[in-house]
Amino acid sequence: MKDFALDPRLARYIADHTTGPDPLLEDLALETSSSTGDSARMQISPGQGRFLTMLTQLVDPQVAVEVGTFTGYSSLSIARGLSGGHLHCFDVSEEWTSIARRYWDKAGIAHRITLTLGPATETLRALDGPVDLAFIDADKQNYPAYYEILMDRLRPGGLILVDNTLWSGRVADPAHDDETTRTIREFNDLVAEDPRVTTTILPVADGLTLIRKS
Ligand SMILES: C[S@@+](CC[C@H](N)C(=O)[O-])C[C@H]1O[C@@H](n2cnc3c(N)ncnc32)[C@H](O)[C@@H]1O
Repeated sequence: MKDFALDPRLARYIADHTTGPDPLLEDLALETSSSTGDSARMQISPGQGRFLTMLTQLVDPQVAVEVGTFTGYSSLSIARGLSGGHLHCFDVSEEWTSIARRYWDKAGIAHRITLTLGPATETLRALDGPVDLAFIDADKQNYPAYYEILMDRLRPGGLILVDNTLWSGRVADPAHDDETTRTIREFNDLVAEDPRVTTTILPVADGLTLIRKS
């Protein structure tokens, strides 16, 4: 997903001054593009990957969670920032996550990751807390459910990150009133009004919300 909020020249400049992806992540992006077609657009950007790795290093989680693994770019980025913790990944697709599993093996970090397949509104409930860091990047209509399940398990001071919360800018454009845009607006309102958290939306890629539980 490209940075919709930036003019292309500035986006290029930022990319040129951001530590780039390593060869394994580059290979994963290429394989995702060749084997998943249009769905490859769902993959996070290299800049977001770098951000996730650095943030994971800063938080130093014992328990990290990802909802929406696809072919593994974000999980690899998070897992690479772990010093000793574990990443629990949730997705519905055996086919797409089989690619992720191969790359976790190649990176030598498969032992740090547990993947659970099935609708995450059900599978997430079996997760034990406390969770230190979570990344939500799956079906938008279930964002509120994922948020509430994770909030119940998040430790005070823990972080939830949520992708695609600006929806290419449509959330702030009254000309758009489709179901997904409304769902994301409602989710953004829910978080902004939640007294349990402090939050900010970064205009990175398609919008990345950072939520800290007080
Ligand atoms: C936007 S992609 C995730 C991209 C990924 N974070 C990356 O960086 O490559 C969304 C993923 O959510 C998964 N998904 C969709 N509905 C789901 C559900 N109900 N429960 C769990 N995962 C779901 C899809 O299979 C897909 O892999």
